[in-house]
Amino acid sequence: MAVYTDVSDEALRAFLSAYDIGALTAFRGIAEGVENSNFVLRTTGGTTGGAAGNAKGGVAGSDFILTLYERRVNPEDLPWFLGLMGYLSDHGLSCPRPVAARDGAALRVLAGRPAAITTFLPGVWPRAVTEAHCGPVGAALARLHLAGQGYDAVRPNALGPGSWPGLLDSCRRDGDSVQPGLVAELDAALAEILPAWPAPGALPRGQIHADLFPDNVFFLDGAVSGIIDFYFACTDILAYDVAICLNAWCFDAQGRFDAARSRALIAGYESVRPLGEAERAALPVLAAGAAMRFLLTRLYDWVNTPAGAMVTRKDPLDYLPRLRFHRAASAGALPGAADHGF
Ligand SMILES: Nc1ncnc2c1ncn2[C@@H]1O[C@H](COP(=O)(O)OP(=O)(O)O)[C@@H](O)[C@H]1O
Ligand SMILES: N[C@@H](CCOP(=O)(O)O)C(=O)O
Repeated sequence: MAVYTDVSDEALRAFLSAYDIGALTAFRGIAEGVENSNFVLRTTGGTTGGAAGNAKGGVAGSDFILTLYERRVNPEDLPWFLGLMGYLSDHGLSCPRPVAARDGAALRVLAGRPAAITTFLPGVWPRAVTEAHCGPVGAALARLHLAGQGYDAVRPNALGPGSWPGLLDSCRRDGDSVQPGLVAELDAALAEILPAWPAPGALPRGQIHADLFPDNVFFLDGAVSGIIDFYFACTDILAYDVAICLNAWCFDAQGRFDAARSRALIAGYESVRPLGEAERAALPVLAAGAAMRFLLTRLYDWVNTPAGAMVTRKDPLDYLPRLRFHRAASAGALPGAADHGF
């Protein structure tokens, strides 16, 4: 469920009158997604200052995405996110491009929420990940990292290691209701991960996506056709983004690590941006931290979301086998680790 805010016909008409994207011919809510309310708009097309891609040149029939920003997105961060998407799109990455209205502003207000229109990307996200997806996704991530190099504005990672103890504290009372002993296990894992975290400046940094899960990557004919959902993007360690991807793409539904997928993902990444020795050496701890980050935000939502709230909760325990795997790898306790690709 990801239409949290209803948009009346009247409010939509008034909102769209600020744009030059043609007349509305279709409008529907999108059920997928977790954070924001998303709608597909189809218009007769048109020209608009600052718009790009399919909005240019009066093309008949253009699709757009209308997003109303909800819950975890801080409105103050929106200019940074939209700026990054515009920059990456200008630098060759297939990602949603913010569409400016006639007055030049892409970030507006609709139904009492911050709102923006972006270009629609073709393709479908993979429901069943295979090894064949992992090379292209690794290469796309590396292209994102390179394309982001000239975007100078810094956005610290609000969900980085500094936030994890506080997140765990806010789950301390109810965390064990999800699984007995979970809080103690996370305490022990944090006590290992935090002191081993790479020191500031030790590894290359830049703009990272920070949520490149399969539902945020579209494929068409076996190739990546687009990357969406930049609302966790931030300035952080590039190899940490690789670690997030390893967790999201290279474990099966039972939480078992798939070494072939991992090798393909790393090889795809390195076909565009080779990892340095220090980055490669840090991957096990970065991946343990990445598992901790998603386990904690999911656990937080699980124990702090009132029953009946319009929020899609994801299972925190999906991330426990990943965390255990990487802790064992960091401790050098995994046979065949050299075969994993990192
Ligand atoms: N630019 C886009 N082009 C095509 N579809 C999109 C685009 N942006 C979002 N979508 C659709 O909306 C869904 C939810 O988007 P997402 O950004 O993941 O939402 P949320 O931020 O709420 O998690 C996607 O799975 C996709 O179907
Ligand atoms: N990818 C996160 C949840 C964020 O959801 P998204 O729909 O914005 O990608 C998780 O799996 O915990």
